[in-house]
Amino acid sequence: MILAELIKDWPCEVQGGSIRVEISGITDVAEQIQPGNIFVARKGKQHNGWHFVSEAVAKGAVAIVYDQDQPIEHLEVPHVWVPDCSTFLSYACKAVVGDKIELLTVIGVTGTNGKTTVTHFIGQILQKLGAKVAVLGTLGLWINGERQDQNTSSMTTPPPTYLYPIFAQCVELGVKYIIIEASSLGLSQHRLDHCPIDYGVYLNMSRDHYDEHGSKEKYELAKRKLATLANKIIVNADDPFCLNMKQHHVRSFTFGRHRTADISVIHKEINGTSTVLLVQYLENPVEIKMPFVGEHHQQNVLAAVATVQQLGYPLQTIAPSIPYLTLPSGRQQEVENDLGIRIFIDYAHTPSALVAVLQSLKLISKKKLIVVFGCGGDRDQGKRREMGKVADSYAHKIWLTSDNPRREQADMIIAQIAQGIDLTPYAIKINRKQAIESAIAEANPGDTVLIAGKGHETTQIIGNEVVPFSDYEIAKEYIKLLKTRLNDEK
Ligand SMILES: CC(=O)N[C@H]1[C@@H](OP(=O)(O)OP(=O)(O)OC[C@H]2O[C@@H](n3ccc(=O)[nH]c3=O)[C@H](O)[C@@H]2O)O[C@H](CO)[C@@H](O)[C@@H]1O[C@H](C)C(=O)N[C@@H](C)C(=O)N[C@H](CCC(=O)O)C(=O)O
Ligand SMILES: Nc1ncnc2c1ncn2[C@@H]1O[C@H](COP(=O)(O)OP(=O)(O)OP(=O)(O)O)[C@@H](O)[C@H]1O
Ligand SMILES: N[C@H](CCC[C@H](N)C(=O)O)C(=O)O
Repeated sequence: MILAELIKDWPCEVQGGSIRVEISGITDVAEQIQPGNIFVARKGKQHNGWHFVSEAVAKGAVAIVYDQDQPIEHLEVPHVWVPDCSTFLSYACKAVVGDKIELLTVIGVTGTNGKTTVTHFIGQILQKLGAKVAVLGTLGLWINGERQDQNTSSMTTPPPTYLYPIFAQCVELGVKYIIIEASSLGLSQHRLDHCPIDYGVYLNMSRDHYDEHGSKEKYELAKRKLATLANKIIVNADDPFCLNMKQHHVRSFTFGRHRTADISVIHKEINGTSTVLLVQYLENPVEIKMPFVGEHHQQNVLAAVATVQQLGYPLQTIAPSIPYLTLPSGRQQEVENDLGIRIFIDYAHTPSALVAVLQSLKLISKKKLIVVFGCGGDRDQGKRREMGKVADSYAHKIWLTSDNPRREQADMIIAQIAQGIDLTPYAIKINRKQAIESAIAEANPGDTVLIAGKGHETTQIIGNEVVPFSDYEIAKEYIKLLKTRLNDEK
């Protein structure tokens, strides 16, 4: 493709060089420039891309795109002014890969909690139904249940520079469905602006990322954007914000606990560790057996069932795959042991997620419920006290510790969480490994220990340092140690 072709349908002003130059790709990250690429000099919160123009040109950039007032006399390559770099980036990344991506059916899932789980549930069901399917989000790119290591970004919703090459790769591999997580920041930062989303799924809405967006209203506005991008929306009728999204789209479908939803639960029974739901669409009730107990699991399963039903599969066909659903890594993941203590790792890092997982564990917990958690630094501060309150309401003992403090002081974050704790005894151990070990050491047979906030993560971010860290491995190693000690004492 030549530059002229790329920019002919986009508002812009070009100066210098030739617009007939052949282009090989596009990026806004100077160090990723390959010869023949366009560099989009985007101004962000931390850096101004314009400062990396010389680096980009030295690496072989054949054109620069910008949206700021900048001195441009010394640029030897064409420089293209556009009204907004981020939207151009999204438009251009899609244009570079071409129309072939229209072959994919794209499903975008948004919500404060449960995006990863629901995208993977949809993927697992479709795979069981024989379809070739990709899932993209916090846990990276998965094709037919296999993790792909190449071309992935560390973000939940990848920037367009990653997204469209992944779409192209999926088309080449014969993938039919791609299910992607649409994070609020991904939506507000235009990462999905030109994405051909067939179905947008609205799961739930509660507090998160208010500081990063600037306000609750801006967070909600970002989430609303998915409806403007999707051909049809599938909404959780039990959540007022999601239900309200129906007013913003001419094509919608609902799922929920009550008969007013298009797909609804008309009967429910809990059998030990599984739940049997009688689910109805039109006049035909179908029994589905999910291998979990807890309201949030039910919400996630229903969302996945409703989505696959909307793709054209009847409920009767979907039902046999539900008992085989598995939670993604780090979501209520049990650390097996023979100490008589049930230990779970979970990714709850918002107040409503903590409520969900603690309620779910209460249903299976025999004696005391002990929770270990902290909150991430450089993230919404208001959720910290709220999470303290939640732990106070559900747990018998709380261990406050570090999550990913990033550039904040861990003890200050912990103090903010502690403001929400009133009656429940709590202890502070800033070192997360020590906190996990202390909680397990203190637990008695019959107790349940929840280690929340970091789930599948394999690193801890302290200041600018990223160190290896896994809640699961730490718990597993400590259990081994306790076992050896017990054997030695015998
Ligand atoms: C707040 C936020 O989302 N920031 C993202 C954003 O940063 P930014 O716009 O401020 O960019 P910047 O760092 O100032 O850089 C400006 C420009 O200069 C360029 N640059 C910068 C430095 C350099 O050496 N060379 C260079 O070319 C950058 O590539 C960029 O084009 O754009 C950057 C480039 O794409 C992202 O790396 C960065 O994500 C940061 C690291 C991040 O942590 N984001 C998280 C909060 C996030 O988006 N999370 C959501 C999930 C949330 C959820 O699940 O609830 C996600 O979708 O991942
Ligand atoms: N439907 C739900 N309602 C409330 N909480 C939920 C729901 N589903 C999952 N959770 C909680 O949220 C945690 C994170 O789940 P998941 O990773 O699926 O969400 P997410 O929206 O992808 O999160 P993030 O985007 O922040 O990575 C789970 O470990 C669980 O504690
Ligand atoms: N997608 C979320 C993940 C938070 C996970 C938690 N461990 C933290 O670091 O705050 C975010 O980037 O805000």
